[in-house]
Amino acid sequence: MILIGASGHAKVILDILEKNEFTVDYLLDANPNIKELAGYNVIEDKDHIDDINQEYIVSIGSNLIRKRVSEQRKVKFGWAIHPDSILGDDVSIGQGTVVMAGAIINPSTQVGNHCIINTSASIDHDCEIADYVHISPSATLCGTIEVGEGTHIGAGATIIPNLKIGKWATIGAGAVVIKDVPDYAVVVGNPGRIIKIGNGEE
Ligand SMILES: CC(=O)SCCNC(=O)CCNC(=O)[C@H](O)C(C)(C)COP(=O)(O)OP(=O)(O)OC[C@H]1O[C@@H](n2cnc3c(N)ncnc32)[C@H](O)[C@@H]1OP(=O)(O)O
Repeated sequence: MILIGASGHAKVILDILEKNEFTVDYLLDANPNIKELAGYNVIEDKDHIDDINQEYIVSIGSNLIRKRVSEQRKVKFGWAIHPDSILGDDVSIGQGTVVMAGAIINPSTQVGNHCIINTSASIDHDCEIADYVHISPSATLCGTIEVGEGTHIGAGATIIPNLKIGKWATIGAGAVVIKDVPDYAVVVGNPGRIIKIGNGEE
């Protein structure tokens, strides 16, 4: 396995991969000054030749940059699923997605490619999570919620059932979302209110 991005987020992924007894050969990073992370070699991601015999994970927290980097590579992407996460029956997890410790994903939920389901996040039944979404630590998604591409659900946010959250939206930490959220909206507070319409740049 090779990770792209040598950050704090990568450290958490390395920890999951170690617990699953995967071998990580090295990490790549655009910053030539980073040589090491958590005991692993970091190589400058310049003129890197994609290794078709390896699996990669893009270990970059920004949803937009993770999308850009993953689209540039012609490689196979793997998964990192913490052994202390709980996945219900009929849950599907897309390639490049990481699921942190304590996360719970209940039955019939679909999670797209290159998502982050962070520590102790709870995603209930029949949710549809599109590609490049980040569900932050301790966020709660009730049943039958759709989350569009690239959206970031902040730490500890709660979304009541049957809602549709648009693409490239941001839900602030601790928000309580009680109605649908349009694309690119930034929502904070309880009850959640739109404070601006962003441009998808995090
Ligand atoms: C392992 C990890 O670390 S995973 C990372 C998890 N990260 C998160 O959960 C971060 C989530 N991000 C937030 O909550 C951010 O505050 C955002 C994205 C909602 C807003 O950020 P910005 O666009 O920079 O907004 P800014 O800080 O200028 O605040 C704008 C207004 O919204 C308010 N506001 C911002 N965030 C929140 C929030 N979470 N709840 C309530 N109000 C908020 C501010 O007080 C401010 O109000 P004012 O205009 O009355 O002064």
